[in-house]
Amino acid sequence: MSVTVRVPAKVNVQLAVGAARPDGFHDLANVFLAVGLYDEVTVTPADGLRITCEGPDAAQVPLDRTNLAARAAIALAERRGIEPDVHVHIAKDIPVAGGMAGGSADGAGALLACDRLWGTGASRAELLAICAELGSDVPFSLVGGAALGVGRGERLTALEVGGTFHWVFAMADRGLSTPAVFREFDRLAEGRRIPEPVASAELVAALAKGDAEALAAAVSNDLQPAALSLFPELADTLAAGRGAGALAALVSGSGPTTAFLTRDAESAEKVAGALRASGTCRAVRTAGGPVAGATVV
Ligand SMILES: C[C@@](CO)(OP(=O)(O)O)[C@H](O)COP(=O)(O)OP(=O)(O)OC[C@H]1O[C@@H](n2ccc(N)nc2=O)[C@H](O)[C@@H]1O
Ligand SMILES: Nc1ncnc2c1ncn2[C@@H]1O[C@H](COP(=O)(O)OP(=O)(O)O)[C@@H](O)[C@H]1O
Repeated sequence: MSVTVRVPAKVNVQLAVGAARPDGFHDLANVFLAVGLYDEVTVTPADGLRITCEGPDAAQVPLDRTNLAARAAIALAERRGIEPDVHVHIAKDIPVAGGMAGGSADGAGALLACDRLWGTGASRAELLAICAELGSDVPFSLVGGAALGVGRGERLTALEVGGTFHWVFAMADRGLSTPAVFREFDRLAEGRRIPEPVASAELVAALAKGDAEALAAAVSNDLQPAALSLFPELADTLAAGRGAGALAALVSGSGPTTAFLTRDAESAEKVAGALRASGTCRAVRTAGGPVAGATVV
């Protein structure tokens, strides 16, 4: 018997970053949108805990107990006083270290899958609490849709979305470390007063209306200067997408994946073709959002 859970990637349509806190984290106003690029996590009873991974980026995924999927299985088993005797297989389509929360997706997916496999019957609230222990982005991977995350990004409020937004994602030929990008944010911010992060009312209204042009005018990412500072070539990818008619071009989260909002599916294909031809990225994908969070298939 096995259980498979499908979990989407995310793009941050707004990422407002506050000053570093005493615990090293930053308070955020983090507006997440789940998009239709998925990892699939399958759990099967086994003699001990084993992690395997397949997919184009599989070689970059740790297969030990640091894998977020392994940590999720261990966290749930510890709470129930059982052994995490499970084989977790990850079919990975979300880019690794790309700013699209692929590791978080696997954590949320493994947690939900183990809950079903072991019949632990965890409540939504308990699952969300375990997710928040695993990482700031993990609760959103569980719930999907669109949401505002405050605190580290783990305290979520669902947001209404009035339609599907069409995106193009350009994957870079190397990753960026999330802590390194936050450190670069701190370095660039030295000597400046950092305002409290707040969600943009215009952006929330644009999501609710399903208005792509209004959303394009409102998207923002405070980590983008830091990501560009560490990875200057991303400016060429952003320019290529803008030149091809994207309504908005931005770095996804801490990067280095770049995200392009387009008017419709046809325009997304055109922007994707231009990005592929530009030679400024490793791979290009189109995806719509919002989509549902972690789902048993
Ligand atoms: C930047 C964002 C935007 O959604 O995502 P990615 O671009 O990495 O996907 C997130 O805030 C990443 O969340 P996640 O990847 O879960 O980070 P965590 O494991 O909680 O933290 C990793 C490290 O990032 C930094 N960090 C993370 C969240 C936060 N609010 N402030 C921080 O300073 C800290 O240095 C922390 O040690
Ligand atoms: N299941 C997992 N999939 C991908 N990366 C993982 C996983 N578990 C742990 N990691 C580690 O987390 C790092 C960040 O990966 P990822 O979540 O893909 O990126 P991001 O935080 O930029 O969205 C990787 O470099 C890897 O070392």
